[in-house]
Amino acid sequence: MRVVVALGGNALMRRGDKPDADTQRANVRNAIKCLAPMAERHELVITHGNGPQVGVLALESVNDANLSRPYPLDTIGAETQGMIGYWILQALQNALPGRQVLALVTQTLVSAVDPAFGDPTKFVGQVYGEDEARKLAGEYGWTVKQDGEYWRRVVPSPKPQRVIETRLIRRQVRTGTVVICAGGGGVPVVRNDVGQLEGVEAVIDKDLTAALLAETLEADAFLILTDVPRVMRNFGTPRQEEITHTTPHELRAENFPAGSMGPKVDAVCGFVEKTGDMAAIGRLDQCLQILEGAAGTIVTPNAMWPLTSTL
Ligand SMILES: Nc1ncnc2c1ncn2[C@@H]1O[C@H](COP(=O)(O)OP(=O)(O)O)[C@@H](O)[C@H]1O
Ligand SMILES: NC(=O)OP(=O)(O)O
Repeated sequence: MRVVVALGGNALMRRGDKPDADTQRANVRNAIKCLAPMAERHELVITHGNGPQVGVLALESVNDANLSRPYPLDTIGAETQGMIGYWILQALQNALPGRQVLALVTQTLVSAVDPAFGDPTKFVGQVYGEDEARKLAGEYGWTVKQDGEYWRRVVPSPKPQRVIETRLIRRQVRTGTVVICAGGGGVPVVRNDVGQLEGVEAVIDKDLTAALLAETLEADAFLILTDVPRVMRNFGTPRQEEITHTTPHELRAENFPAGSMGPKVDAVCGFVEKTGDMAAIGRLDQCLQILEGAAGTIVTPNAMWPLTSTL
């Protein structure tokens, strides 16, 4: 099988963790312990988030007195792909000696007139109290928004249209290479009026890019791996219940928060609607059971869909 997995930010940095490299590398090693058995059995493409890491690097840059202006977000996105891609690459090579693994810095095409540029929604960096967030917004020219009980910086998050390096990724996957790519949704780029690629100030949602990649690579399964065992109905209320097996039609009838489960649900529904294949959301340490339909929230085109056909 060909499987595309999107590794949640929680796999790299748990809530409350300091963003130290050592902490994140230890988390990556744990994540790879879960993913290595899947890489042994299947063609595997790994994407990952970068929201917290973009925040760390953006703060460093904005406070660097040597710079005439802080590094733009496309450049910071590329930095995070290099850094996190390297951590995953090394952990996988150590876990699977003899297996070819490749980490790529990739670009994702977006529309220059995407309305998201005028309405920032993507949370990046750490959480703050409201007063501190507003103070930093004034100081650095950030937009900040409420994220649950805290506040965070938000940046534009245009829709991914195409992973520029798709053909190269497909070629590598076919040879059995595990490919790490489209991290942080990919470096956001547009084509300028003479057809050249140019980076833009944005952070793309990695779950949406992962879904697009899964579709264009003709993956048999698309898994979003995070820290909850399943998508819940009535999340956080006494009536909360786990959704085990569902369809895009049923899932789209529910409401999910924009900053967390909403884009994941959109991504899996889009993949299943377009391809008729299986997608799922669940916990990283259950990834193999999820692929067998025995854990996670499994999304298929209809309720009669035979899960065993994916094995
Ligand atoms: N309906 C829901 N069912 C399950 N989790 C939900 C739901 N709504 C919101 N969440 C939250 O979404 C989080 C996962 O989203 P997010 O933190 O963005 O993941 P990641 O960083 O791993 O990609 C869970 O930890 C949970 O707190
Ligand atoms: N780019 C992105 O979606 O990152 P997170 O998953 O870490 O928010």
